[in-house]
Amino acid sequence: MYQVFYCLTDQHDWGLVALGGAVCLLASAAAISLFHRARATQGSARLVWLALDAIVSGCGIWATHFIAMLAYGPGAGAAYNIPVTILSLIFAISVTFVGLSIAVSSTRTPWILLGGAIVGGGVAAMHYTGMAALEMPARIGWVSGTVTASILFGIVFGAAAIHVAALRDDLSHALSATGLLTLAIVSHHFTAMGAVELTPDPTLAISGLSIAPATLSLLTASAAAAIIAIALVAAILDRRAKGQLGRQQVVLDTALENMSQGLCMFDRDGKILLFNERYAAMLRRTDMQLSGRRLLDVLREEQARGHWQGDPDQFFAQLVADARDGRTTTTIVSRFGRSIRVVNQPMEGGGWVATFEDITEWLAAQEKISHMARHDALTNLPNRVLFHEQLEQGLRLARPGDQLAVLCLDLDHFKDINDSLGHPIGDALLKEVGRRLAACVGEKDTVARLGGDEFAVVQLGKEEEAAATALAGRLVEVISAPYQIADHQIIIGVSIGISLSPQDGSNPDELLKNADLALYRAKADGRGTYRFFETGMDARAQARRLLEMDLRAALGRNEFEVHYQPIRDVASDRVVAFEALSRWNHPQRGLISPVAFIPLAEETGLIVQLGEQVLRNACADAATWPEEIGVAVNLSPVQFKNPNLVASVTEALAASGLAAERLELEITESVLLQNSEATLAILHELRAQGVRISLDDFGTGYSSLSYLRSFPFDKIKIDRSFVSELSTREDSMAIVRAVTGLGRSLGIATTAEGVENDAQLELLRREGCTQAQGYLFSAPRPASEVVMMLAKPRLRASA
Ligand SMILES: Nc1nc2c(ncn2[C@@H]2O[C@H](COP(=O)(O)O[C@H]3[C@@H](O)[C@H](n4cnc5c(=O)[nH]c(N)nc54)O[C@@H]3COP(=O)(O)O)[C@@H](O)[C@H]2O)c(=O)[nH]1
Repeated sequence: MYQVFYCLTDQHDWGLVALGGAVCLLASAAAISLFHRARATQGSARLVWLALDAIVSGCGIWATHFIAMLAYGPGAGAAYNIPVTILSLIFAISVTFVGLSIAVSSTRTPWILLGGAIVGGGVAAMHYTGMAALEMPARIGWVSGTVTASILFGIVFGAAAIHVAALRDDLSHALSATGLLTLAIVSHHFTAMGAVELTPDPTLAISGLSIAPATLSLLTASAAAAIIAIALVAAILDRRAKGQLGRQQVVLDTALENMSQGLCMFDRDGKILLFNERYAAMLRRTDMQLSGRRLLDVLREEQARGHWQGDPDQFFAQLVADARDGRTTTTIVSRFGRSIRVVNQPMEGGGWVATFEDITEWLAAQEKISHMARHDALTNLPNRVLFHEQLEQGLRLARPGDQLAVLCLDLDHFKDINDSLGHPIGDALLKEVGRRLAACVGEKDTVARLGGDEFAVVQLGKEEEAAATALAGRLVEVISAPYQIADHQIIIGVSIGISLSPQDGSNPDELLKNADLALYRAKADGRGTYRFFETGMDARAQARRLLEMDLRAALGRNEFEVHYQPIRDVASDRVVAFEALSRWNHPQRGLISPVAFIPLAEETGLIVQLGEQVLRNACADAATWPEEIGVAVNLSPVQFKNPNLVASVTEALAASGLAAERLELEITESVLLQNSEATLAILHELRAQGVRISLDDFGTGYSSLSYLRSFPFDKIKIDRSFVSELSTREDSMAIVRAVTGLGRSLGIATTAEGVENDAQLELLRREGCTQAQGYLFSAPRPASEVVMMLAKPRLRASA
């Protein structure tokens, strides 16, 4: 150690030592920076950086050595043998190249240390070759222990320098590695110089191929400094560029890893260039080597694991061919229970980018939306849109000889259920109806809810008329069976209209329209039944539509007038009341019977307005009659659904000044059939005002005696169908006798309608009927003739 210290302090020029140290430090910094560049690159770029690094390191070591030798000052007459000097440079560069190559190529510490040690060995190789180039009149001897120490210093610090550099590419590691490499070179050089023992020998001559130390040192120092500076600038510029690239890479990586889609990039041979984690996770390839691997090999491995079905070679060949031909493909594949949309987009210059999107939830949502657009939310049956489509499809696929039936169904008086029991019960009923319908039809048939209480069925077959008849009969029966919903037992009927293809139409609209016309007929024929479409229904429907328009207009134009028919007391043979019967005084068609417009007015709800008009006029007219004469006004069941009924009666009485006791309201049994509790409440309210209530058309409907118990009617009116057959049918006579007997025992008046002759009147008198009404006395006449009807007992002679 003393030897080395003595050598350094006493045998060296400190200025030149500092210059050598500076060159050494610069060279080391450049070497470490280039080492990092080499590690950051691959292939030929790495080789270029390695070569540059070896040149810079070798030149640095070489220049340091010769500058330090100038500082050592071997004395006058000394020179360097040029070939050996060049050889020392070659050694420095080549050995360093070997060491750096080993250290750059591996990530394992032992290899990196070995590489660094070789670099340190390169320092020693250069030094001792350089010393061998020294020619002077003295013999050089070596202290072997110090020589060994010098070599060890070079190796150990060299290994440490490269190890630290390999740990991380940042400033602190670069500075530490630079310091260690400088230490490796400097410590080796000065230790080795401490091992030198010079013995003067004037016989030793300088060869011709030599160069003076000062010249060599200056030359090497300036050449080395230039090379090192250029390399350092190159390394810094490259680092900067790489840094920018690195930052871009970070941005790209962040974007890739935060994509909701999986992404994988392939080269023209189908080798994976890049992929994100979402890709690996989506295809469950996280535990596989993917980078740089051919997709074909990945698929084969997956197939071997049982994760992939199909022919990998064929699949892969198709992908490569699509990319080569510039075809973008989009497919939806099913992987591990998920639906994945794969888009393969060819890249310029070959290869392709594949994106993978998990669309399982999206598909489910789409399916739900499309289901909702084509199905009824309440019953989950196809809606009008889907029904139309299926009908269209059925017609398209029908073969010669096939028939198709369209059944349009409408629940009878469903609105009453909704109004009286509330919408939740109505909804539950519709659901149950839908369920019963679906259970009735065949597999190929379609049941749909078209809206509200309208349903429809498409039936396919050969003998459709017979099959549709059977199905319609079954549906009427099944739908009419009682329903138990919440605490309510509900009975509801259904009307059905049927059209057949091809005879009733060849397209969905025509068939639906004709089935609808047939449905209208089924309703007009009393509901709870089915009807097939017949030619002419259309014309009737058209006529009905015109009548409806006319009816509305007539109400506005006050075209309705009231006629009165006398009701006579049988015992006294005196008129006791008049029944108010409306007539439509049509400007073109003349007087129209109520039979022609009352049912339509009821269906359209116009009866409410019409009934109020009749009531007002009847009360006003009756108020002008003698006080003992009453007036009877018919009330339709529809009017009982109007919450203003009681108020309109009160108003009519108040406006006319007619005593309530003179007003008689005639209702039929059908009024009591609908929501009887509410109806009874209205009747009681009216009764409380003093108005009398009579039960009209008794015997024609359900004729349940319980109706007579449910409300204390003032009068029972025997329907004219019994009166007209009194003399010809025993049973009619029996019914009249029963009703009059019933009235007597209940203390209620009985009025026989439609009395047309004296024989009928005589029989009724004998049976104890209290009142009679009919053409025998007078047909209904305008109000202006009431006075005349009161004066004359009969307007017509008995037949
Ligand atoms: N809700 C309302 N209904 C009304 C109103 N005006 C009439 N009507 C109902 O229309 C039906 C037909 O009435 P109309 O054509 O007036 O027939 C009545 C009489 O003309 C007829 N009648 C009377 N006597 C005889 C007879 O001897 N022979 C015979 N063939 N027909 C006769 O009977 C009808 C009266 O019936 P009713 O009401 O049952 O007492 C009819 O149902 C009317 O109720 C109205 O304003 N509102």
